[in-house]
Amino acid sequence: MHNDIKEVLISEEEIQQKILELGATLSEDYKGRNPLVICVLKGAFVFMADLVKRIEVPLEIDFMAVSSYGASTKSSGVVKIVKDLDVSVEDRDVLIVEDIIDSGLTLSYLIEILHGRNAKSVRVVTLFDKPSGRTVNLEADYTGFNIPDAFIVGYGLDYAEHYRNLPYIGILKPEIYSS
Ligand SMILES: O=P(O)(O)OC[C@H]1O[C@H](OP(=O)(O)OP(=O)(O)O)[C@H](O)[C@@H]1O
Ligand code: HPA
Ligand SMILES: [Mg+2]
Repeated sequence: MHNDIKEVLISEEEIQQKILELGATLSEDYKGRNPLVICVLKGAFVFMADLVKRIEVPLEIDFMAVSSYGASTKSSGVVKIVKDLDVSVEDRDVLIVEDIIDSGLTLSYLIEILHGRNAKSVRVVTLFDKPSGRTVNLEADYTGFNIPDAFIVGYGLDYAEHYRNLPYIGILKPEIYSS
């Protein structure tokens, strides 16, 4: 285990098992369609890579980068598009892939933008959901794990850009935030 981690909250095996289940559900729900699967960078890149391998329908992928946390554990409340999509979402079945929903600000902003661009449908799959963090009313269509009110890192999620490469979800030692 990484030296900065106090506790492993969700193991690599549990994550991979959950992704198999989500992939099976999505394969069923998107049968006969050709969804555009959008990865919300940077955090969702690890989940995206594992998830699309388990979705057994023809699909296309694209990436969008937004940022609201910067080097903090609290959302700034201002969502900024850092990189936009390469393709049009008009008349497409869009599936947004997120690593975590916390305040809900990032997703509510994205969903609004994609509807404004005339997507046929917009659904959200998130691996982690922290309902206690919500400041806007928003639910994912597909959720992997509900997590308690703690700042988590690993499996794509960062603190000040570190720990994204951990294969599990961990909680940092308190002294890491104060140093
Ligand atoms: O529900 P919210 O409160 O909006 O929080 C969730 C968002 O925050 C994180 O991204 P961040 O802005 O830190 O960018 P990153 O993915 O590059 O780390 C995370 O990856 C989600 O996209
Ligand atoms: O718990 C979290 N960890 C990392 N990034 C985040 N962005 C929102 N919530 C979190
Ligand atoms: Mg972040």
